Amino acid sequence: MSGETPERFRAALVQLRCGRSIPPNLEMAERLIRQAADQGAVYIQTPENTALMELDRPLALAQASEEEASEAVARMRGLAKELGVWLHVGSIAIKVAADKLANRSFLIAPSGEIAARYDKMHMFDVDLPNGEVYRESEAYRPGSKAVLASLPWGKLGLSICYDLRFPALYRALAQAGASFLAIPSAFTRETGRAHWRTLVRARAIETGCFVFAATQGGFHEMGRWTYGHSLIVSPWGDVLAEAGEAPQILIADIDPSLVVHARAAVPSLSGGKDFEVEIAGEARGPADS
Ligand SMILES: O=C(O)CNC(=O)[C@H](CS)NC(=O)CCC(=O)C(=O)O
Repeated sequence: MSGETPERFRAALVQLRCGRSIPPNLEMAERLIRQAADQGAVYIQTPENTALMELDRPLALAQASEEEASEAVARMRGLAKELGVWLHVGSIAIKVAADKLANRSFLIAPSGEIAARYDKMHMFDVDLPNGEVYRESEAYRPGSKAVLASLPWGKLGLSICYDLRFPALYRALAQAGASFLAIPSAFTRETGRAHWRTLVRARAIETGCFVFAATQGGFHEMGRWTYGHSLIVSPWGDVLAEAGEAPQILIADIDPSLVVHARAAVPSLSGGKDFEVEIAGEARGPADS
């Protein structure tokens, strides 16, 4: 980064459709990561569950052992070093206790070193209108801290999927210095159709950050639909690139100066206050004014 204004750089998202077996998932990820690097991307992000998409928790626990998970991490570290890119693995399930996983994101530097780790903090425990039920907290242990990492072009706030619905996290990351927000995801098709694009654009607009959100998309072998629609959004809220539902890469050239311009135009990130909410009394009828 020369001088004051950080240089422009090319970012890429890798959209996947992962299944129940780790090796083919990593093959798909590696193929698309190489494609992105061949097209000049120097920051490449993969989605949540890059190594394994599985709802059968015992199987997930068995397969996501430190050994297999660490093989996956080692493979991604080697790839980042070989290609000389910043490789952001959206998440890999890591066994952190006999009966618990962490939904962990890895930011890997071009040296192959792990520059940052982040454990998803908000657990997706929901009952959707279409009957889908998720209880992420049954198998995953939530993280306890927000993480801000350094890229050559500015700071990157880390998050995963369901975290997206908690705006205070992103405001805190932006106020701590983030110019970029990572939201690798595996949004359900049901909620993706209803909320995904609106929420991702909102996080970009309200923080004046670029948002990089690589996703899982399509029908997965364990019988789950995810929404796809990976997104790269500018600090002004413009969608710079949007995927469909199939595995693919998205590419966008990023001008970090747009962060400063967006925040100068609308300084809402530095404004605002804490609120004390007064509960209004019950209306007592027309006599009262
Ligand atoms: O299941 C796994 O293997 C790992 N975890 C996930 O894929 C998680 C929990 S099921 N998915 C989400 O958080 C979707 C959030 C979402 O769709 C929303 O917020 O609307």
